[in-house]
Amino acid sequence: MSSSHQICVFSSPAELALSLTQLLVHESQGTCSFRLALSGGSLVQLLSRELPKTAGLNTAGWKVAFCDERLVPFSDPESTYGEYKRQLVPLGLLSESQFVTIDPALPVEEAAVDYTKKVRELFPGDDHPVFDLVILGIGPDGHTASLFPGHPLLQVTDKVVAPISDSPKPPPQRVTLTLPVINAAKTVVFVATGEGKAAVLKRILQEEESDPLPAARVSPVHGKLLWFLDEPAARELTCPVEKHSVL
Ligand SMILES: O=C1O[C@H](COP(=O)(O)O)[C@@H](O)[C@H](O)[C@H]1O
Repeated sequence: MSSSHQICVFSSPAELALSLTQLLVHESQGTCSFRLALSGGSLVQLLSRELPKTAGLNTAGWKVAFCDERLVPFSDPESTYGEYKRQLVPLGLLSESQFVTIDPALPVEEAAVDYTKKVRELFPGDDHPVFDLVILGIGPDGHTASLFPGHPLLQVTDKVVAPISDSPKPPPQRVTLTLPVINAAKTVVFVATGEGKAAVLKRILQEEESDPLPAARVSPVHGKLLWFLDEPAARELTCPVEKHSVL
C-alpha cells in the first residue's frame, strides 16, 4: 500500500458523496478536457444523487469512461453505462456522446479490443492513457474494477483493457482497465461505504500481505491516492485517518 495515500472518513454516505463531487469540481476546473473513469456498483447511486446538486460543476469538457463494464445490453440493470445514462442524461448533466461505451454485442475478447481503441482515442498522441481521475469501488472480497483476487488479470501489464469471462461476481463477462492504467492516473480515489467493507479495508490498509488483494495493488506511480470511507466502512481501522464533516 502506498505510503502517500490519504484516508478520509465521513460521518455519512451523503457527506462522502458531497466531498466526492467537490473533488470532481476541483479536479476538473480550468481544464477543457477532463478524462474521468467511473466504477459501477454502489458508486452509481452515490454519485447520481449528489452530482445534480453540485454547485460550480461544469461538465462540458468531460469524457467519461468506465473502470470496468459488464458485457450486457445497456437496457440491463447490470450495465454500468446504462445506469449512469438513466440517472444523469435526462437531467442534462452529461450527454450520451460524453460517455465512452463498450459494444455489448461483441464477444468479450473483441469488446476489450474495441474498448481499448475507444479509450486510447481519449488520449491522442499519448503512448499510454493517463486519466485525470479514476474513481474505484471495492468489493468485500477486495476486488476493484473487475480485477478479482487470485485472478491472472492481476498480472496483465501489456493491455489497456482486458476481458474477463469468469468473473466470480455476476455477470461473468466483463471488460476492465488493467492495473498499469489505473496506476498511471493523476488521481485515484476509492469509495467504500457500509460495514460490509470494514474487514477488507483493514486487510488492505493495515496488513502487508504477501499476495496483496487487487485493491491493495492500486498505487499510482505519479498520482495521488485517496480513500473516501464512511464511518461503518472505517470501523476496524486503527491507522491514522482524517475525519471530515462537510454538511
Ligand atoms: O462488480 C463491481 O463491483 C465493484 C464494487 O461494487 P460495490 O457495489 O460493492 O460498490 C465496482 O466498483 C465495480 O465497478 C463493479 O463492476
